[in-house]
Amino acid sequence: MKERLIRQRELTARLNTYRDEYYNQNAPSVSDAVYDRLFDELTELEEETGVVMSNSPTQTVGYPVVSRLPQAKHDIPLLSLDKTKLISELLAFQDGRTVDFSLKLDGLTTEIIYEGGLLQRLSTRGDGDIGEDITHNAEAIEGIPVQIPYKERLVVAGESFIHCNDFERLRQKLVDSTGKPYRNSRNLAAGSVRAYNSAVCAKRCVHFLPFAVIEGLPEIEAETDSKRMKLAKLTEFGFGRVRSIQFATANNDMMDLHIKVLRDKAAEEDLPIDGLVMTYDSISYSRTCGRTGHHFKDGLAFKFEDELFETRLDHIEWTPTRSGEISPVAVFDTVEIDGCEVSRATLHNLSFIEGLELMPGNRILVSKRNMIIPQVEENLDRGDFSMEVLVPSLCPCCGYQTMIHTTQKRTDGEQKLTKTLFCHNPNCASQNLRKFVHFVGKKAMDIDGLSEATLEQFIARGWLQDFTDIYRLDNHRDEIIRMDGFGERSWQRLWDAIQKSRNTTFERYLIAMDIPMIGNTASAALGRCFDQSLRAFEVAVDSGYDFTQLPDFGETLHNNIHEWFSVEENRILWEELKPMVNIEKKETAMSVVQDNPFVGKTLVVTGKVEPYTRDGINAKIYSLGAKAGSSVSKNTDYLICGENAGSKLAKAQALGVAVLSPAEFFRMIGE
Ligand SMILES: NC(=O)c1ccc[n+]([C@@H]2O[C@H](COP(=O)([O-])OP(=O)(O)OC[C@H]3O[C@@H](n4cnc5c(N)ncnc54)[C@H](O)[C@@H]3O)[C@@H](O)[C@H]2O)c1
Ligand SMILES: [Zn+2]
Repeated sequence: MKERLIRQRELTARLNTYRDEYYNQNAPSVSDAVYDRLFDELTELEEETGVVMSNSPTQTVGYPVVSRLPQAKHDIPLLSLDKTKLISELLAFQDGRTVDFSLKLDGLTTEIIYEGGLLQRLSTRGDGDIGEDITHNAEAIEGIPVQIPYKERLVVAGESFIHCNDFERLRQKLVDSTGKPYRNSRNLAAGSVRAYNSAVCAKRCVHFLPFAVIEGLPEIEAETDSKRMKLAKLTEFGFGRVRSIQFATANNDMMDLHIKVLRDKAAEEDLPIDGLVMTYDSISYSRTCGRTGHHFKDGLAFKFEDELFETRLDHIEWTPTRSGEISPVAVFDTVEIDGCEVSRATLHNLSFIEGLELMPGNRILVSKRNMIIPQVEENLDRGDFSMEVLVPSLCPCCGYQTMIHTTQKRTDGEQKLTKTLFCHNPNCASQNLRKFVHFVGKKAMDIDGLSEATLEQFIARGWLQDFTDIYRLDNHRDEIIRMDGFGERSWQRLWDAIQKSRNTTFERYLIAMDIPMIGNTASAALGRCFDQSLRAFEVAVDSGYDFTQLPDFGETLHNNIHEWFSVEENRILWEELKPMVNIEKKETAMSVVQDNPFVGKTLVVTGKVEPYTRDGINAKIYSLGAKAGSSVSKNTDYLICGENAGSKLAKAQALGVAVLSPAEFFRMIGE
């Protein structure tokens, strides 16, 4: 209990700081997704402990205003909206009633008061009760009539925002209060409508669209009891309209469709949105719904899952890997995601690129899945795709003819074809260099001082044909000492490191051989099975040992080992290198790796995570110093979601638990 209260206090303080940065300074230091996650955590804690602090952000909206602008008190408070990310919750909210489902514009809540047909006051929401008077900017914001044909008191609430295109253009030349480019159009809109000088505001292309009539138009209310009809009436006064769809029945599929239609509309009209809003159309029913300190209960915001960032694909980089596969990487105009500048993302393989119809120059949407790995999610300019134009016919490294391989994979009983690009030149310089980089790497022979750049130079001079040449580099000692950036001392250091690497382990030796899929885990299992003896392992291979009898060793791994040893070149390397090294025997007890992001965390696995069995992957999790849980709860830190995932995925999403694909998980532990 005490711990939870401490966390609660900490969250309250943190969220309030973020709110101040966001609402008063227009310069948030964390992303909305991060803010929302912490907000949800606090809400849950408050429910559990039954304790709510007076300054809790769940009880109030916005943040007390601190500005030189005059204050503006709202007779009827302007509140926020309850939020969900789940369609099921939208359906539960709708529950057979007529609702309006509209774009949630990402800008600043703005209230306008008219009396006698004239605009009296324009103000911001502030903390819901007291906002800032920004009447001086009324004429600098597009879409706000200053005179209307309606003579009674009218109070309209709506959003002041900046179109995406305008924002892109403006952000090139403007910086926020911390001196950095604006993160999103909301922050710029907020800064602009609160500018002291209306000439400044006028240059920012701010637009206003109404989403609610707070006071006035009682005759329409009496006649139709409809929020939508009231909003429609505003168009006769010169206001624009937020896109919305009205319906009274819905199911999952229909909701999917509505969401898609609205999102497409927003994209088409270049509107910045951060979700959609569902609200009961009936005014009388809405009144019975009540409110909290934070929101009225007649509406619900649907926030989109992942934050997506629009950018432009500049080109695709093709890099041969040590296996000969040429892996594509998207290089795009830099976007800032959660404080990181991102300009590259893997495109996996040709099928992935084909699926997105990616061509250089296309506008793309990029996300950081689970805040970790950048991912190209969508192409906004499909239609001009051409595999022939896009894919290099010659290896960018060696000029050898490339080849496209098609492999079949079964998922959910469906055959999936995956196309990958290959360079089959065994002497491809890039592949060769990468093999050396792998060989000297930390997990393999661990030779300090042989950086990629150094290796490249040694290879270019012909000193390194195969790995064993590393242990003969002293033949070139004099030349190396004379090289730029080298000298007696650095040569000695390098040579010492090379000598040191001769004392190695069974696992390192095996990893250095680069047998496909043999990394930390598999080599450790083999080490245990063959008592750290290279000789014993080799004898087993020669006698056709069935490796599938080892825990977590499948058909593929078994074949990889036998295939590797059947290649003469590999066999020669294995034999030549063996006498050059000394294999240390080591304890066979499972060692816990301390240096990974999962230490102390709880991980749950669902679906199939190749090549592991469930027990195997759980053992792996324990070996990381983490805990393997069996079901998803709010104590779960990560869900590793393999193929054929079940209900755990939905549960994790509902609880906001970070979800990792097996590939992401392995990458994070460096496999
Ligand atoms: N990054 C940060 O540090 C930070 C800090 C504070 C808040 N935030 C963000 O702001 C959110 C909270 O802000 P909020 O309280 O303004 O809530 P909100 O922006 O999530 O939703 C409520 C607002 O949506 C707007 N809206 C737009 N279109 C609408 C429509 N069609 N109908 C009704 N309302 C519509 C209204 O102005 C309303 O006030 C958080 O969820 C978070 O995403 C971020
Ligand atoms: Zn090549």
